[in-house]
Amino acid sequence: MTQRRPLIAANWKMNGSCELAVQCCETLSQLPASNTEILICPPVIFLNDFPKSDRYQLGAQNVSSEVSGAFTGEISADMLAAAGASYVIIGHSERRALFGDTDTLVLAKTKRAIAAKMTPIVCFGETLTERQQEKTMQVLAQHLDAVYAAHPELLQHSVIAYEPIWAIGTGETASPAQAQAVHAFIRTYLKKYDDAAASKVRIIYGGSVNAENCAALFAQPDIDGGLVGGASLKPAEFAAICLSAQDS
Ligand SMILES: O=C[C@H](O)COP(=O)(O)O
Repeated sequence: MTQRRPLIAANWKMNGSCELAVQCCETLSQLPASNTEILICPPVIFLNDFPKSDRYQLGAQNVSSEVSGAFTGEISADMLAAAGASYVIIGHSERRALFGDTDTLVLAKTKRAIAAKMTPIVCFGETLTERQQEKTMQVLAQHLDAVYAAHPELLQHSVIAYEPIWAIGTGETASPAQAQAVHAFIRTYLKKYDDAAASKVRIIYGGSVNAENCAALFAQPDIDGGLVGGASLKPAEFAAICLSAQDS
C-alpha cells in the first residue's frame, strides 16, 4: 500500500438483509481506529439500517444518469446522497454486461455522482478472452479514455476499481504481480489526463478478494485497497480484510 488512504469497499450486490446490516455494524465497530476508509455498498433499501458511524461510510451500487423525471425504477444521485451514500459504484462489469451500461452511460453517471458530491468508484476490467489475447491494457485504455479523455477534471474526484471479469465471483483472483502490473499501467496511463490527480487517485482491486489473499494484494505499491463482493457478506471476514489493509 502507499501514502494514499486505503479504501476497503464492500459490494453486497443483490444480497444481504437488515439483520446482516446490524451484524456488520457490530463487527466493524470493534475494529481499532485507523487510517483505512471502510465503505459498505448494500442494496439501497438497507442504507437506513446502518446507524451513522465514524467507522464506515455508505455507498450505492448504481445511480441514474438522469437528474429527475419519468424514469421508473431509477434513483437519482441527489436521492442517494440524501439517503446517506457518499460513494457510488459505477460501471461494474455486471452492470455493463447485464444492464447495458455503456461507456457513454458510465461517463454520464460519473458526472451525476460528482455533481451530487458523491465519489464515483468507476470500474474497469478485461474478460478472460481479452486477457488470453493479451489485450488487457488496450481494453482498459479504451474504457479509461471513454470517461476521462474529454473530462480529465473528473479524475481528481474519482476512485478507480480494477476488476478483471474472469476473477469476479470465480474464486480465481489475479496474482498480486498481475494486479500490480495492471494498476501501475492504469496510473501511468491516467497521467496523460492529469499528472497530479493520477498520482493521488486510489486504484482498488476487485475479484475474489478474501481474508487469505488480501494481504499480498494490498502490499503492492499501486493497489490502494479492495472492492470486495462475496467475502463482504461475512462480517468477520470483511473485518479481517479491513484490518489487513491497516497493516500493509
Ligand atoms: O464488486 C465486487 C466484485 O465484483 C468482486 O466480487 P467477488 O469478490 O465476489 O469476486
